[in-house]
Amino acid sequence: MLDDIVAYKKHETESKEKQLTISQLKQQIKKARSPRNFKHALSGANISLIAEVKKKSPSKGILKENFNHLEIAKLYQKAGVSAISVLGDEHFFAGSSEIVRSIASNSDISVPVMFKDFIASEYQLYEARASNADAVLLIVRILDQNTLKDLIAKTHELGMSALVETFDESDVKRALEAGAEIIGINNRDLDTFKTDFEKTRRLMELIPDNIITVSESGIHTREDVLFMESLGFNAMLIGESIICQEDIPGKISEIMMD
Ligand SMILES: O=P(O)(O)OC[C@@H](O)[C@@H](O)c1c[nH]c2ccccc12
Repeated sequence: MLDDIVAYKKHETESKEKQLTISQLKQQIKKARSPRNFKHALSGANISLIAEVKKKSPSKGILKENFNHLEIAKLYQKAGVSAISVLGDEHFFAGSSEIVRSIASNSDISVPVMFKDFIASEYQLYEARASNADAVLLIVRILDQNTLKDLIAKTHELGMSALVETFDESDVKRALEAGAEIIGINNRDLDTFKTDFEKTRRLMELIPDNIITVSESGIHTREDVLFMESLGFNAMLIGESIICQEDIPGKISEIMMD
């Protein structure tokens, strides 16, 4: 699955670059709003929620009909989430950089916005910042070590934060070695789509206290949230279990119970 996505993305980025060059993106970035502090937004005393605007997933297909990305983001903001993750990927998740831009530029949204895509080149970082994004997701498994290091450094240079996503021990070691300041542990294996919280517990032990940690995927209930809190996570990234509800603010207050 991941391999297919990465191959597709490489192609897609090459053709995007023909239509809109990096120097044109740099011009757009000059006019972008200044970045909000994503890392700081996740550093509160209680576990934080990054809520994801996700219309479609490769395993489940369309998650909700009549999906209005911006309206959902506004509901998240009102419900008091710490940050919003928006899918920049069109082909697999029915997102886009225009959708990221519409949310990250809207005057009702004041929390940091993360551009969520399968990032493999600098071009996509410029694309994210030109869309007014404040953070990006970098998936260790799809990057070689030098590229990972370069992309983390470039993300910081552009004033954004990088959520560096890991699946196993070797990913966590590589993320630390590459200078990650925020590490995500994906509870779901992107090849098998299985969720494994025990693996998450093991990986969490490898991460030093000065790193901000995010538990990603497959979190559904108040009990799941309490479990992640007991492991010491700073934040959680949740999409499906919130999106699929009729009453989105109700579901958020049920699981966060602040
Ligand atoms: O919708 P969920 O199960 O709450 O998961 C959200 C998020 O963690 C998930 O969309 C995700 C995290 N990392 C990814 C990488 C690729 C695709 C998807 C993801």
